[in-house]
Amino acid sequence: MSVLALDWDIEAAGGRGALRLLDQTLLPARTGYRVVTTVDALVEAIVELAVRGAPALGVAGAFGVVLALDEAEREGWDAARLDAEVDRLRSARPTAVNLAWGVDQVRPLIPQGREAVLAAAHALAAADEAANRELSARAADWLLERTQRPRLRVLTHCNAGALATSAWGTALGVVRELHARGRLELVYVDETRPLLQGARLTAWELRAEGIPHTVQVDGAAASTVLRGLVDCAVVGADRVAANGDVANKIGTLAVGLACREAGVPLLVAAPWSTVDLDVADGDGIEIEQRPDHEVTTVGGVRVAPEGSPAFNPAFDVTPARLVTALATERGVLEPAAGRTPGTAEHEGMSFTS
Ligand SMILES: CSC[C@H]1O[C@H](OP(=O)(O)O)[C@H](O)[C@@H]1O
Repeated sequence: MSVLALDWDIEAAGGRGALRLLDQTLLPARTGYRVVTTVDALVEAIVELAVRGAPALGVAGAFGVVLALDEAEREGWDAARLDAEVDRLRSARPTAVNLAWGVDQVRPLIPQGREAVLAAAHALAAADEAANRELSARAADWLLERTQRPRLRVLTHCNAGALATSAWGTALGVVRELHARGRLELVYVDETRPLLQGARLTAWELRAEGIPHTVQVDGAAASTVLRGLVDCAVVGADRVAANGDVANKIGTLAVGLACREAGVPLLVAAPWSTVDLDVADGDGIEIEQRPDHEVTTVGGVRVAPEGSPAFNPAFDVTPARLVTALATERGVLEPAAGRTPGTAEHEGMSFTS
C-alpha cells in the first residue's frame, strides 16, 4: 500500500491542476479527498489537519505557491496581494518548520513563472520521499546495532507515517524498514490525544500493511517503557533546533523521560528539512496552541463540563539530552551523547551532553 497524503491533480480545476489532499480528518472511518485550488482552502485544510505532518506540510506549502499564482491570475491580484497570500500560507501553522521551508524553497522561482514553481514543488516532494527512505535505512541499522536484538519492539507517538510526509514516512518509515527486513516484532502505538493521530492514522497505516501493532492510551507509554515491553521509541519531529532539542507532538517529552529512566533509546526520525539551524535551542520554537474543544469534546461529544477551559499545546520540546539518536538522510547523530557530528553534512549543529 502506498498511501499519498497529497498529490498534484492535473485533471482538476479546468486543467490548470489542483492539490488533492487525502482528508485525514475522515480517517479511519472513511476515505475522502479535498481538491483545493485556493490559498484559503489550503490554509483551512492545514489548520484543520486535513493535511498534516511536518514533511507533508512542506510539500503542501510548495504546491500552495502554485495555487497562489493560479489564483492571482484568475483574480487579478497585484504583486503585494500575492505576497500577502503566500505569507498567509507560510504561517498557517507555526511549529513545523517545513511549511515555511517548503514555501521558501519555491518562492524565489516565482519570477520564472508557474511552471518553474510547479517543477520545483514536484522535485521537493520526490526529494522528501528519497530522504525518508534513506533516513529509515540508516535508523534501522543504528537501532539493530544499538539494541543487538533480533526483532524490535517499538513504541511510537502520533503519526509520522506516509500520511505525514510525501511518502514512506519518517518514524513509520523506520518501522516499515524494520518490517521489510523481518526485524520488527511489535509496534506500541500511542493513541495521541486529543486528535488521536496514533489511534486513527498510525494504526490505519500499519493495519493496511499487516504490520503487527497494538494501540495504547498515552498514559500507558511510560509504564510500557519502564516494564521493558519495548526496545526503543521512534518518533518524528516538527522542528529540530541547532542544539538537538526536538519539537514534536505533545506527549513526546513524556516518552523521552521514560526512555531515559529505562535506558531505552529514543530515536527521532526526521529529514534534514526539519532541522532549523536558525533556532539555537528549543526555547526558540513556537508551540502551537490549539482550540479548547479539541480537548473538551471527543467525536463532537462534550466530555468536560460546559465552561471548563482547556490547555491545548499541540507540541512539546524534548531536550537534546533525552534524544539518543537523531536519524536524518545525512546520517545518525547522537545528541544525548554530545557527539557533535563535526562533518560538513551537519554543519551548524552542536550538541553538549
Ligand atoms: C513526520 S510528521 C512530524 C510530526 O507532525 C505531527 O504533528 P501534526 O499531526 O500536528 O501535524 C506529529 O508531531 C508528527 O510527529
